[in-house]
Amino acid sequence: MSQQFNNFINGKWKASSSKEVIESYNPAKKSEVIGSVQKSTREELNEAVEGAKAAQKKWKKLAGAERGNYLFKVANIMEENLEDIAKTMTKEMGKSLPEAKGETNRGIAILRYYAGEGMRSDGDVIPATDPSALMYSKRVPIGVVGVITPWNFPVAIPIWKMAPALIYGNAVVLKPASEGSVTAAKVIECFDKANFPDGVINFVTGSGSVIGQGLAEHPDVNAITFTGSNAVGKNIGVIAAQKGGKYQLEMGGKNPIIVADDCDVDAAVAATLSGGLKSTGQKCTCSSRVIVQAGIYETFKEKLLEKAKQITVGDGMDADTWMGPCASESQFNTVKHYIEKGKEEGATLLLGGKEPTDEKLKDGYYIEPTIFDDVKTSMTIAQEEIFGPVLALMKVDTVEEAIHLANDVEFGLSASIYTSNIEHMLTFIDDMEAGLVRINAETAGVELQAPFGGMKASSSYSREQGQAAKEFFTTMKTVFIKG
Ligand SMILES: NC(=O)c1ccc[n+]([C@@H]2O[C@H](COP(=O)([O-])OP(=O)(O)OC[C@H]3O[C@@H](n4cnc5c(N)ncnc54)[C@H](O)[C@@H]3O)[C@@H](O)[C@H]2O)c1
Ligand SMILES: O=CCCC(=O)C(=O)O
Repeated sequence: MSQQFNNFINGKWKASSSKEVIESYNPAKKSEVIGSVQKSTREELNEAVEGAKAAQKKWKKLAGAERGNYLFKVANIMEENLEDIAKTMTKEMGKSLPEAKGETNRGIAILRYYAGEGMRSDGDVIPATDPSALMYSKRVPIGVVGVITPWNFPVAIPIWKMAPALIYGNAVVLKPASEGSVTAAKVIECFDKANFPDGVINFVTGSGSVIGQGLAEHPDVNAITFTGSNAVGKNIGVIAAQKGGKYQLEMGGKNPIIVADDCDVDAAVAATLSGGLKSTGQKCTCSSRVIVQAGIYETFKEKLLEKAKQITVGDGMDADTWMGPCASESQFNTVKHYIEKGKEEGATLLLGGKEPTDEKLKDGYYIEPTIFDDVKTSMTIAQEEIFGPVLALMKVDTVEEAIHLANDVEFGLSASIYTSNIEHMLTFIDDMEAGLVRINAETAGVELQAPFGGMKASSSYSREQGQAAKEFFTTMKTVFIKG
């Protein structure tokens, strides 16, 4: 039976005054309702921000280790509920169950990583010009942090924002994407069970234009951390800049994988399929442009096609499914639109490009793994983020040309190269305009203890995760004491 979730405001689960809910459907079985969340109004948003503002004043006074203990507690509770959270994620947004379990485990590891931060240094002693004075820097929280998240990682992304925000002494108001809200509600239930002080964590669901925008505009929200599309992110940046708040935007990608003549072809094929098509191509770090050197092109293409044909498409809950459906009808229509664009603009469709014919899959938003050949950099499918199971093959003569082509997009999130040549590796590391560069590894695969973020239009040049999170979720005081 589908569950209905309320907002979590000031330590209480409360329905919206709108009396309306948003239903979440299973993309593998269109008519199955997974659950519903509140279609909130600004009234609830204001209540959540007000509660967060009051609670933060006490929360920041706790010792870091005490705040850390709350995060350790949530991690343990999430571990007990891992199976249920992961199954909800698979049913709500379609990723396969092993991937959903992996993501939930990642969320737990992130909580533990930041829990430990409560015991670590929060400043430096700096020699003063006056030898009898003590001078030091001290990191302090920003206040109330608005967290706006997408649907593609409904557990890991809210946690990789909330955990550092909380450990450094901020209070949080989370607004998740509607297509991942039921899963996110189950994460918030774990926070609730860990008995955080009322108001420190708040969860308000609803439309982006009402709750998301309202959070960005709110005068008592001191910082906004956003992950999502470029169109929405840019608007949040403008609002935050006008208001004077701190902001962090992590947005789209158009990530290249370069396959050099001198690489291990089988490894490059495996990485292209895993990096490009896992999660149905719906990771910001997914490979979408496959730039292959001429000497290996035909061999690589043949092997790629052979392996891609073996991919099993199906419901993420089935044990033999490798690739699930697109997460929603709108995502499904977007992917189909780009496939038509590719054909219209003259790319050669090598594989897929349509819905599977299998009767069992008729009731879901499935698209076959799709591979285009003869793709030119000017084509729409080589420039715009598709966020679906579509690979664009591009042929080049040299690695230098490959890197030039790889940089010829507005995005710069992640990039990878397959090569055995150290010079190629070093040139790629130096010249590739991307925040995450990976050698002989697929483009996807973010590690929670390392900084993550993009260059160019992929980011506001801020970095998330690892120690980098401290930069965003704190500000600095310089203290000078003269006896
Ligand atoms: N760089 C990264 O770390 C990263 C990670 C995951 C996803 N993404 C990107 O996210 C996108 C897919 O996610 P999506 O479809 O949920 O993105 P989206 O921009 O449509 O939505 C993201 C969030 O913003 C909210 N929102 C919508 N309109 C708003 C408005 N006017 N004001 C404030 N908030 C608003 C949504 O409700 C949602 O919570 C892709 O572009 C993907 O590359 C980036
Ligand atoms: O969707 C963006 C996050 C990607 C990620 O977490 C990964 O590649 O592991």
